[in-house]
Parts: sequence; structure tokens; C-alpha cells
Amino acid sequence: METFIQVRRDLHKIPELGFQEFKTQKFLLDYLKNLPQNNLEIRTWKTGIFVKIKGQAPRKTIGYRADMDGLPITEETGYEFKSEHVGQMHACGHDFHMSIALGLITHFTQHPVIDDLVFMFQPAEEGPGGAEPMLRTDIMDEWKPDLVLALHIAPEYPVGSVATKEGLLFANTSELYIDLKGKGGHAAYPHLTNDMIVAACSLVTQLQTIVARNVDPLDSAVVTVGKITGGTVQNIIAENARIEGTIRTLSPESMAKVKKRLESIVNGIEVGYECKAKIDYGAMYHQVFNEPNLTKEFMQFVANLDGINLVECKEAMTGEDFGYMLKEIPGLMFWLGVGSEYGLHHSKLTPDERAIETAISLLTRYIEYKGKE
Ligand SMILES: CC(=O)N[C@@H](CCC[C@H](N)C(=O)O)C(=O)O
Repeated sequence: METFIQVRRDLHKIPELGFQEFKTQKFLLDYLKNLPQNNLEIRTWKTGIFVKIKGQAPRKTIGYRADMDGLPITEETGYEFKSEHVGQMHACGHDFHMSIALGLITHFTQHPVIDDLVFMFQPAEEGPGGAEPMLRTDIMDEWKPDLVLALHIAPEYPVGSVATKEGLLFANTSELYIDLKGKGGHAAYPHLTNDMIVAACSLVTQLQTIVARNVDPLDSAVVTVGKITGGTVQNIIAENARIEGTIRTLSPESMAKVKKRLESIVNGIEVGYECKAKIDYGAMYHQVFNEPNLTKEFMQFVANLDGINLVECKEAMTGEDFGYMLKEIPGLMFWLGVGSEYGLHHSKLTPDERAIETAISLLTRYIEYKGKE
């Protein structure tokens, strides 16, 4: 198992943003090429990889998806094996997800398996989304799984925990980019300008009213602004400002309603501040919806395992483009407890590496169990 902790550490050093996972892809391919090749087939797609393991008497194909990309975060973990890529970090656990996938592949190249297995190393989960285009490939047409699995590390649960639920697990998401253009000028002559810093501040405040005043209190939504840029220097009134954020809802219908309200607010900003606004929704992800019967069965399987604490969790406002795979293929996602004081997308995220063994052991047993059906 030390091998896969080392694999995680090696991957942790080379985080790359979406569709730039070149070193990551090379690392994975180098590892895969050193495995026994007799029942293995490897194909690449952009910076992603498909791996097929031929089963002994396949009646179905079981898929497993691992995302590959890192985030634009400057690491502050203090790890000896910290990121070698300045300003980029595996702060969402994709280094764990990939090393677990390699652990499973290694196991099933050395131990016979009944069903065919297809592993998908998927680029760009954090954006702009690799799952949907990966689904549209010829390789996927040929190797499409009959059921598909994925996990995500969960810093809030201790090692040894697995958390999931039937049905909705993760939210619908939409990125949000709003560009404001007004009239800049001298800081001392505000009456001759349309100040986009003031317009952006007002817009951010008004956006907060959507969840507070327009979403049914018994429903749920998130509108987060994560970045504002604008202006050039302290004594020039800003001609441009840009707001970057994300919207999360528990249904596609609520997403449409939130966007409609957001567009009205942005129109109001255009009128009120005599400026032009352009909205771009960027990448949008379909909700993660776990197939209820399969998830029930998986939860029963996990509950019967020694040493694993099964948690029936609530849905979360995180997003995952794995939702697109689950829209077309029955399957499920679960949270893997990694007990870290700092959460996902934090520069000090330090997941407990013992969880790698928990996941490999759990998933090898589950895949073997599914083969006996
Ligand atoms: C598990 C996780 O953290 N996923 C990301 C997905 C990001 C989607 C997109 N870039 C957006 O921000 O809307 C998340 O932030 O939940």
C-alpha cells in the first residue's frame, strides 16, 4: 500500500489545471505501461486516459472514474512533497482519486476479475469540465460501462468513513462571469464618470438577495462571488470591473429561476450605473444523482464490512461533472473520509493518506462482489 501513498505524493508534486494535465498523463501512462499487459488496453483522449481490463467471463462492464486536475491555489501544507508548480495545488484530492484508481488497476491486473472494467482518468473536473466531452468519444461508445462508480475525498469525515445517499448527492452548478464596462476618469471628477468599482460592489450586494429573497426557503441555492477585479490604480476611476463566481442549486429548474433573477439584477445595474454588462455562464454541471437501487445495495454492502463506518449523508452544494456520466449510466458517487482540519479548496488541505488503502480495499471487494451477481 506504501506504493500508492508514494504515487499520491508523486502526483501531488505535479498539479496541473484543466486540459493541461500533460505531466500527470505521462506519469499515469508510465505507471500503467509497467503493469502486466495481458488483460490491459490503454487509450488516450486529450490529456485523459481510458484503461480497459478484460474480465474472465464478462456479463457487464464496470466503470470507475478518477479526475485529474489541480486548482490555482498556492500550497501552504508544509509537505516535503509539496507542489512543484507555483500557484497550483491538488487541493481537491484528485491526487488521491488517481492513486486509488491505479491501486485498483494494479490489483485487477494481478488478480482475475469476472467483468470487464473500464477506468477513466478524466481531465478538467474543476473546469471547464471533461466528463461530458469524454462521454461523447468513440472510445466511450465502444467501452461504455453498464454501471459507473466514483468517489470524492471528504475532509470532514474521519478515515474509515464512507458517506453517501440514494438520489441527489451534489448540486447543479454554473460558473458565473460578469464584465462591467463604464466610463473611467480622474479620481477627483466622479461626476464625469461611471465608476465600475461602485457598480461591481452594488452588484455583489444585490446578488446576495437572490438566495435570501427569491429562492424558496425550503429549497436551497448558493450564489458565491469568489473573485472581483477592476480598475488600474488608486486615483483613476475604474472603467472596467469583472465578477467571477458560481451558482449552485438542487434542481435544474431552480438554476433557471436563479439565472432569470440574476439577469434582472444585472439589467438594473446597467440602467442604474449607465454601463454595459456582459454575463457568461462558463461551465455548467449536471447534478450528481445516485441510482437509488444500486446505492441502496452499495450502502448495505459497505455497512456489512468490518472497519468501515457508513454514514448516510445529506446532499451537498459541491458540484461534479461526474453528474453527466450518472445522467447516462446508472451508478453512484460516495464521499471517502480523509479527516483533514482544512477543507476542500484550501491551501492547507492535508488528507489522511490511510484513506487510500480504505478505498482500494473497499472497491476491490465491491467490484468482486458485483462480478458474482
Ligand atoms: C468537488 C468540487 O469541489 N467540485 C467543484 C466543481 C466546480 C465546478 C465549476 N468550476 C464551478 O465553480 O461552478 C466545486 O467547486 O464544487
